[in-house]
Amino acid sequence: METKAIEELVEQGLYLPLMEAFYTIQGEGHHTGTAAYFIRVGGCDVGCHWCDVKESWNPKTHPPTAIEKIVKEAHQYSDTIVITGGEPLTWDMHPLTSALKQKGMRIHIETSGAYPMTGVWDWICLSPKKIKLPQPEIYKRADELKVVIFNKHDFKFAEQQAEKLETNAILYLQPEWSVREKMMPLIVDYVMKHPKWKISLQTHKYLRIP
Ligand SMILES: C[S@@+](CC[C@H](N)C(=O)[O-])C[C@H]1O[C@@H](n2cnc3c(N)ncnc32)[C@H](O)[C@@H]1O
Ligand SMILES: Nc1nc2[nH]cc(C(=O)O)c2c(=O)[nH]1
Ligand code: SF4
Ligand SMILES: [Mg+2]
Repeated sequence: METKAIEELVEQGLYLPLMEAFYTIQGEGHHTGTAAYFIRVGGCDVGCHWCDVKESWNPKTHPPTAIEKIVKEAHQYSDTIVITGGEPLTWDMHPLTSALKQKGMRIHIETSGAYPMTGVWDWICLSPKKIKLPQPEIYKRADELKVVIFNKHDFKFAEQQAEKLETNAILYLQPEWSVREKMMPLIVDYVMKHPKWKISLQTHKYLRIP
């Protein structure tokens, strides 16, 4: 197909720049420990300096892939799907999520919420970022709020974000991986003082699985 035609299909969400897809165990947040098939869509311009998948940022480095192909593959592994990235909401998520839904799958998203919500979701994990704040509508939809704690100022940011929620989202603080040793004692102390928060760890990294 011509580049122009593919670009148009990506524009419509019928093709997506696919970085990788893999069957693993959800490592973070509320569904930690649950087997799930991850679809990692390329493209993100939020720019978190500590992002653990910077290779995902440039969509041009990931092959535009037909959603039918993504869905067919996913269906062979699991009925619980996690769509992540990159920032999945960079793209129109309606075509992919409706196709997955038609096969009866449960669909979760990992998102910064920085772009408008598209798609049908069974579980929305909102991980807001200071440098590109979530779009207001996602605070009405989030099932969990997962704030990455890189330094002590991030506790304040976490509280500000929790205040914006219009759902009973479950609240998590997750240590930024490279500073986990330093920040964990502060997070433990914070959660004991403010027990509406729970700790989320990137357990897949401890387990050395994808
Ligand atoms: C790589 S992001 C992709 C999805 C989306 N762009 C987002 O940020 O939510 C997946 C999750 O990993 C978290 N994350 C990314 N880098 C991290 C790091 N170095 N330490 C801890 N969590 C991290 C993000 O906050 C997000 O909750
Ligand atoms: N096992 C596993 N769990 C995850 N939860 C969120 C992830 C992500 O990168 O979005 C992730 C990931 O990359 N691997
Ligand atoms: S929003 Fe997500 S993918 Fe984008 S830079 Fe931040 S952590 Fe990485
Ligand atoms: Mg990850």
